[in-house]
Amino acid sequence: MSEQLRIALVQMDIAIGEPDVNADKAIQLMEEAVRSADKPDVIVLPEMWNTGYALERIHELGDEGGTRTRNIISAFCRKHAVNVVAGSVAELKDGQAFNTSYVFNREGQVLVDYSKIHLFRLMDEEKHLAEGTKPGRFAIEGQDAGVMICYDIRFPELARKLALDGVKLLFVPAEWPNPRLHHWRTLLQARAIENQMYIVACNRVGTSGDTDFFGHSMIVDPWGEIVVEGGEEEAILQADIDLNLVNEVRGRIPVFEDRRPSLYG
Ligand SMILES: NC(=O)CCC(=O)C(=O)O
Repeated sequence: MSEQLRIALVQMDIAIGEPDVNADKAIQLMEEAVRSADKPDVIVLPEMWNTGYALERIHELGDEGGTRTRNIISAFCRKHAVNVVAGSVAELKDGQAFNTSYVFNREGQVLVDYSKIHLFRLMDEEKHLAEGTKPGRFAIEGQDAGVMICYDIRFPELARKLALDGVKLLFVPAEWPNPRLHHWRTLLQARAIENQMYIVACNRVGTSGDTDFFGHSMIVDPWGEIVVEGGEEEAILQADIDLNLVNEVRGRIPVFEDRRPSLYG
């Protein structure tokens, strides 16, 4: 188990409705990340990186059973001995479409699959996608981790549940557009501060129709400080995190010991 992890965020543009183009690009950017002198332990991709929000055609374009994603990413992880939080993809299962995140370890095994629980009506998700039914919790390099997808971060109850279940490191793949940059930054910092855990959030960049995605992928530490933050261009962002800080912050302000759940559920 390692307390120190080097994380790379692949803040990429996504071609709407072009899974082949997007897969090639994701692999190319991940290859770039592992070639760097400071090879990361974990690589993170954004939300719906296979299709973008091509929701009208999602049943035609989605990944049946997640097979393609599993094959491509698993092979990459084995080749480079790296963990990948594979953002999320449009996944088809039992005739329904889901917004699903897969996490892979260095051996290419799937550690968790998590389908987005809260569907975002402003982008018509509820018209085309089915809701996930369970939180996403797993262990990566021996560390308790969780995954929530984009709009999920507006639900502090979900992050709190994961924290109460032991999570110290929360991954957030996203396609979060303008004009809500201040919501994005504030909510990510709030989830980190209130749960005293690391938040690792990867947002896409680029334009899709009349929607602009602003990037600003970031890692926030358990004290609420931003460790790294992207701009609005395609980029690979990298930073080291130290999980010891979670226990240190939880020791300094013992929020979890001071909770009074009998008064508020
Ligand atoms: N893809 C999403 O879930 C977008 C969420 C979002 O933009 C928000 O404001 O919430």
